[in-house]
Amino acid sequence: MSLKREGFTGPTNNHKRTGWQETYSLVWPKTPIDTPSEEMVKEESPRVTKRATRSSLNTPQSPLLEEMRKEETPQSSKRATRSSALKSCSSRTRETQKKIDFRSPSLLRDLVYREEPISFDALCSSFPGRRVQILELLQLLGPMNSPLLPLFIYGGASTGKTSVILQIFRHLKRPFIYSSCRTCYCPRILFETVVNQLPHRRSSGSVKRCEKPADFVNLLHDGMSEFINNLKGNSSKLDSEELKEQGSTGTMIYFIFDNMELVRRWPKYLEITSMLFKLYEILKMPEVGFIFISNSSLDTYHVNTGFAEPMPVLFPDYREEDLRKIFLRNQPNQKLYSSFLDVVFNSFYRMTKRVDELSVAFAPLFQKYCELFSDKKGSVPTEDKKRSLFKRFGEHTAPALNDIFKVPSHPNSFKIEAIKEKVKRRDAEVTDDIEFHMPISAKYLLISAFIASRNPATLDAALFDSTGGGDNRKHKRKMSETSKEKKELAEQELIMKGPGTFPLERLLAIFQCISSVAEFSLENEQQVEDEIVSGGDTGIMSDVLLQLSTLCNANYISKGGSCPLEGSTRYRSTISEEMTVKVARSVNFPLSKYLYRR
Ligand SMILES: Nc1ncnc2c1ncn2[C@@H]1O[C@H](COP(=O)(O)OP(=O)(O)OP(=O)(O)O)[C@@H](O)[C@H]1O
Repeated sequence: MSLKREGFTGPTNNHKRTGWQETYSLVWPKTPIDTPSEEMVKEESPRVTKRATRSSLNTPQSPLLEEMRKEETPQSSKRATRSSALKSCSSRTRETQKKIDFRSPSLLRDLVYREEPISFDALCSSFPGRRVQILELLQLLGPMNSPLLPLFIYGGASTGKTSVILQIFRHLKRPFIYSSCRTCYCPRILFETVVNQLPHRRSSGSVKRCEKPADFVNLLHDGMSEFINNLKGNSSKLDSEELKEQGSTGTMIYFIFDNMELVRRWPKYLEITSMLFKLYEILKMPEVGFIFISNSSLDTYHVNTGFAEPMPVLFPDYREEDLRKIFLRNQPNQKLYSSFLDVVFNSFYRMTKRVDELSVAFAPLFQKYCELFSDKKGSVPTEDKKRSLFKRFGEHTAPALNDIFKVPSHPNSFKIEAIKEKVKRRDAEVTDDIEFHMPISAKYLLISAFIASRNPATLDAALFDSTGGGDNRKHKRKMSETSKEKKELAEQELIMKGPGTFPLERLLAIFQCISSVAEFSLENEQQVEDEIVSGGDTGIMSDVLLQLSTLCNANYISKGGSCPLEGSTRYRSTISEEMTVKVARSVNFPLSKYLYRR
């Protein structure tokens, strides 16, 4: 299956996960850690003195939160009424609390980096060129249990922002909740990903729905205050082993929001970014720290909201010597790799300073370079030889340099608008050029899942009649009557909500409808012939469940919790409309006819 974009195979990409829930749910590390950073941060820099004191922040109730509560949707106020009813039912509350073990170590340890902690020296040597930023961040994070003013880590793409902050948390062994706006691609998914990682929610196992910023703030506030209160109440009851564990992690929880620049592509993004940047002031909980990571600087966010702006920490582009160190770092034959860099580095450095792009370009080139020396084991070229190699190697470097231009792994946000324009112009050719190496049944499953996630279930009967449906003329007439503005608002709301969930039965029903039409229309086409030749079943209904499980494993369809009423597992499409349109085009399926547009 080649639907996914080529992933980066560079130096240390193991912290990144694919899938819509990009989380770092981690297990308790076993070995103690070196803590030079704790000593280092004792001497506070002037910036760190800006850190707020616990007492100054610990006001009983934030007026902002009150304001947000007023803005709450009817849905969430219903929820609140329900929850207050629950509270009054004290025996039930006690029962729930009994089920959840609020004692800190067991809950907090799930939020600590999964792998063994690393020492300060190991941390710095893993990231050549980032020692200054590591020290600055350690200073700002401060000793254990220090309140933290929100941080805003920014810098160009692939400058190590994510990797460095995550490894710092690994080093400090502190609990954190990570979410990336790349994989959490709409507000609802972002909110739910964060809320459902809260300690008490993880332990209770229930999944919370959260669509509006106000709901998010309320759930975050309620979840964290419940957790913190229980933490304080229970710390006296901890045995010595648990106290020791609590002592090594502290009681702060940090929330990391990565790829913030992508939020600016969302509808009503100003509401979301200003809410996120204000969270610290809204919650007024010194036990909670916020860290935002972005490709673009604070100026691009219109943060002029009257609140203290987050503290910026710049990750500048790498200098030539930094990049050389980064690429030399894990090479078994340092001399040979260094001579390789002498031959190719300058040509590439002029084009890009991005570690991911360079690393993709260097890997195959170095293989070719090694082949030149395969017969002379251990030999390294002399200066004269390097010059002739530079010429000879040109035939390999030129196409690699072109590739850097062709496939940007992910565009810098500053260039997004320009790229969008380009994409619009080339749209028609590009989409037709893309090949999806995927069985037809998997393509139809992807399309069915997208339709099921996008359309209300009540519309299925109208859309899918015995001929496969797709006749939405009636619907179109209705659309023309509604005003353009109303329609836009409704569509924005739909995007804000993100894709909906559906049961397996509905997916299969849609799949059967659209594939039956396809089987008929594709009967004589090459694609079907190909499947016969390759020994595959001609009916595209074959091995559908197997395909579904493959798509779930690849995270194109996510498998959620079961519905409390139906008891069956629910699914959700995680691919974008753009991608679904491409898949649909590759099988000539008229997707737009089946999509509900208000
Ligand atoms: N100083 C460094 N040493 C080693 N590897 C590095 C360094 N800087 C970046 N990398 C590698 O480059 C890749 C991209 O890094 P990372 O995702 O942390 O960058 P980023 O700044 O968060 O990028 P983006 O803004 O695109 O999300 C990772 O594999 C990371 O290990």
